[in-house]
Amino acid sequence: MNIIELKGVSKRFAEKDALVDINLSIRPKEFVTLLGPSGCGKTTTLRIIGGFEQPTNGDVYFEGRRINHLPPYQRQLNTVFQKYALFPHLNVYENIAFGLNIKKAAQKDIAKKVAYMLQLVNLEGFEKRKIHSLSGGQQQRIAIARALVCEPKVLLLDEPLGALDLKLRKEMQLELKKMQQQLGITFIYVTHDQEEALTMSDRVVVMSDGEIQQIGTPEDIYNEPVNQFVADFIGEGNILKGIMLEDYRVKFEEQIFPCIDKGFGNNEAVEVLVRPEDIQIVDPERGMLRGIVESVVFKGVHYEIMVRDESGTHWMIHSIHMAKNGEAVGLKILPDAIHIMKKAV
Ligand SMILES: Nc1ncnc2c1ncn2[C@@H]1O[C@H](COP(=O)(O)OP(=O)(O)OP(=O)(O)O)[C@@H](O)[C@H]1O
Repeated sequence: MNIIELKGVSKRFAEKDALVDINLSIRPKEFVTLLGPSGCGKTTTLRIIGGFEQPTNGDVYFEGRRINHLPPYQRQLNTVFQKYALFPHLNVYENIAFGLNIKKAAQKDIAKKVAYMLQLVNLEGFEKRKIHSLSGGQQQRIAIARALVCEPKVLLLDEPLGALDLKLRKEMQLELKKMQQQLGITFIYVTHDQEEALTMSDRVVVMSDGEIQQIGTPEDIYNEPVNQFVADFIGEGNILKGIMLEDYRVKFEEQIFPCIDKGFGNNEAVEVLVRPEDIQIVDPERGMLRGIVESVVFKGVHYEIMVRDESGTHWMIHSIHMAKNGEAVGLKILPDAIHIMKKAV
């Protein structure tokens, strides 16, 4: 059974449709990320699941039971926000123990659970520390411990690493993922950072303008984006106009390419995505396309090479081999490097 389900959820704020017909099913123990640009409706979706906001239309289900009317504290979930929202006048122990004290748990059990949580977030021995004496990363760990100590079935996380620097963010991404697997809790995570979404999630929900564009595994949305928005948002890509001649054959740049896609209409106008790392630079006579190298930039793990082909199209290529400015080259694009997408209407 799904742990959370949204059915036909929409949300209107005054004149603005923040969400339009959102349908989403989340399975127990899944790590699901809502991903999209600022203002696309991620936080509103999370707040509706949390019970902080009511949908204008549609229903929210928790383990098959409709919970639209339940206030946040009666839902078996908890939330971690970007701003840690810890109590500054309480120490670390008291902050984590807060929810258990409200539930009037026995002090002995509380001590045991707080110790376990501190171990989980790698802050053993921090019990007596004052909140203001902690770094941003440490404060966020405490906020996570505090949200988890009451053992919610679902944890909602709204850009929880947004305030941290890049290195700490990367570390915390891995830690959060490990914690989620260890505890077996469903995580619903909001971010606008595509790399973060791809790294952590079992499934990613790509949103734009209040609508879901695609739901899939990180591999699905990277390799098989359903439209240009998803392709553009997830990683870099060369996107071209093409004609799907028939199953497994597509024409672009005045050439016919074998591909692995099917199910489009014969001669249907489509968009073609080729990721920069999937193009090989070869000798001009061995290439399916020919062009001239216009720029080469070293990016650390690869070179980013721009090539202008014979019809004037610019291609971005990531290669571990260097090329020279002005050099004539061929571009080799194999069938599984070509991803066909429906044309936006
Ligand atoms: N309380 C509100 N009143 C009016 N409009 C709102 C309210 N909350 C959100 N909105 C609008 O709804 C839309 C979706 O907002 P939401 O915060 O869900 O987006 P988001 O994807 O989480 O963006 P961000 O990454 O910037 O937080 C935005 O246009 C926002 O301005």
